[in-house]
Amino acid sequence: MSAWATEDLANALPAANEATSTAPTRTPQEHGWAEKQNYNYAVYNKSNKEIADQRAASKQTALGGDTDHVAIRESASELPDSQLAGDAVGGLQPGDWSSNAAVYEWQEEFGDVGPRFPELEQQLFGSEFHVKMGLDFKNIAEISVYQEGVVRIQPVLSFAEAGLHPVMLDNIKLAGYRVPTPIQAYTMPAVHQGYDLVACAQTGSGKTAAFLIPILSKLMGKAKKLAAPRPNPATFIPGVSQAVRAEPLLLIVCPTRELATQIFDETRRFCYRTMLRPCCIYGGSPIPEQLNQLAKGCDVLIATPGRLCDFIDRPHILSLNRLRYMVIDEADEMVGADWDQELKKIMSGGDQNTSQIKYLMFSATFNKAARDLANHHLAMDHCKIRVGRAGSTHKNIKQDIVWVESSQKKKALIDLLMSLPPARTMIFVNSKRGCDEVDDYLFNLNMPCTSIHSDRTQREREDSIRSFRTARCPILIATPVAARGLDIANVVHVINYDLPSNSHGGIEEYMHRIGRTGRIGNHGLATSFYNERDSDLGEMLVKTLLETNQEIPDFLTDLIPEGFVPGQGDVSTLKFEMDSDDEAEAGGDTSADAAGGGAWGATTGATGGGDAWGANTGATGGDAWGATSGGGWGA
Ligand SMILES: Nc1ncnc2c1ncn2[C@@H]1O[C@H](COP(=O)(O)OP(=O)(O)OP(=O)(O)O)[C@@H](O)[C@H]1O
Repeated sequence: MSAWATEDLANALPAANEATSTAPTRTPQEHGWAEKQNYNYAVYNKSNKEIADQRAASKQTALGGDTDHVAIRESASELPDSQLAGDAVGGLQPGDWSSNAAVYEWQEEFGDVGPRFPELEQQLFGSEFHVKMGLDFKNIAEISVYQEGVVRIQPVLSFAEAGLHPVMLDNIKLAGYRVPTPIQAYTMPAVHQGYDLVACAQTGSGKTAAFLIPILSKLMGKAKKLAAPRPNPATFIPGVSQAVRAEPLLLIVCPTRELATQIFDETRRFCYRTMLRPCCIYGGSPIPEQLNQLAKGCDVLIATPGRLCDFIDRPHILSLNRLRYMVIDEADEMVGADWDQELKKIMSGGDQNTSQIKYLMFSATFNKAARDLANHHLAMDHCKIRVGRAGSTHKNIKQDIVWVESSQKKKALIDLLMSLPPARTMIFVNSKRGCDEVDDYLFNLNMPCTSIHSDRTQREREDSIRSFRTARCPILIATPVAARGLDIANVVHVINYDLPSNSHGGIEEYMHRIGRTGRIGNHGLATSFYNERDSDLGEMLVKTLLETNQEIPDFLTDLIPEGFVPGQGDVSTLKFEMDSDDEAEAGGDTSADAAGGGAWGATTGATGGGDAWGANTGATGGDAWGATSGGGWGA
């Protein structure tokens, strides 16, 4: 695929309606799109048992090699009928379960810090598929940070001054992070000082590392004392060796399987060269595979709620009695998706005493239910940190709204894809049927597409994400199952083939979807097909566009708030309604809402506490590395 800039893409965008009128005259491959990939029956039509048997056989072969320190991976590429070279990500091949990805396996004799293993290091950090910081990191770093509640945190300006464990500093360097993002600048000291935390920041602004870095760093200094005993990974044979009960120190709960495996990947990186052993459990993949991983010991557990509760009910397999930290990621989705009972059970630590647990909640949007959950479960003095308005987006995503009648959507889609330079593109639809239909349509036109929705088998789900990540299939059609959290390099175009209606996520869902592009300082384009069926979203959509000075198409100008002049109006006067209930409840200064544009619980420093963090730091890409770590780790 050709290299191109987002500006090229934006300039190439057809004007409204024009997209429906041009028929493709060339094949996708003549236009520069990759060849389409056929469904892989060799992998998907096998039962789990068949694959497990073949893996057992291939493992016998693998055991002959040097597998001392790195977990033995069970790769479909070793299966005799697999012809799938070239689609590996982080050592995993199509057909592999993400929960079996290699982790650093600690040996007692390592002392305090484990040695480096170049092959594993390459898998964890060297992948070309990781998102790299883009040139316009400044647009993220300059967003004002607000603190609410009784505690005020002094942000750090660099990783070096955050009091991190030296191994964590090394791992941050290996990951290529030079300066903390605003949310990280606040969460690092907050965790270091032992506070519970609610954090809200834009999509793609590094929230995962904002909890992983400080928590894992703290645990690194204490792991020997706190962690449960575990077997020697080099000699462990599942089903034969003595299994241990998993007793994690950190539990991370998130709403989707894809997000869980992605957080697992990030955790594997930051646990490198330490005794902290991460594991990942999620629905849809075979329980025995995950049990085998837990049986080797688990200090950091990443989980989706259903599978987690299933395991909590088996206390000989999993116990939360050692738990020190619990993170609820995508907190507002967790409270909104019928997981009330599960969340209650999880947040109360199974049957354990929760007094030793620090709770952290993260999301890019925070609804009232999530805030209520925080107020109920978190310590009274928990920190509330918010980067910009809760639910806002940033300038690095160019948002285009195009009028397309429902009957013309398919044609508009192919015209759009054929009118722009080929680029990794996510297409969101609202239903599973719609997802299959659009996938079939594009596939039959020889587009290199894949798709994901909740009725697909877990193996299909993992492989479609993997082939999108590697750009074997640079077009991914998805239902909202993939709207949140997915962090895939070079996704430069998000298309809302259907817009989310207000009764199905509304503007918050829109914001999460478009946030799959324009991550961590990179630019991206979000094109949305709009017609009269989407009018319930129109008003909020227009305010969202105005907030980052996007162009308002003619058919939406009526919805511009009275008196507001696009490009000139004060965006802080735009009234976003979604959080207003909290202001009334807090009994506070609702003028803060006007100033903060729908801030959550707007009583405190929402105006006065605003802190333009990025303005005075190395946020513009300056190298903020320092020589010392500040020495506060492991205390
Ligand atoms: N300080 C940093 N410097 C460079 N890259 C970073 C930094 N922090 C995080 N990243 C990278 O930025 C990308 C986006 O981070 P992450 O997925 O945590 O975003 P997020 O805020 O959780 O987004 P979302 O709300 O969509 O889930 C990741 O690839 C991550 O590795």
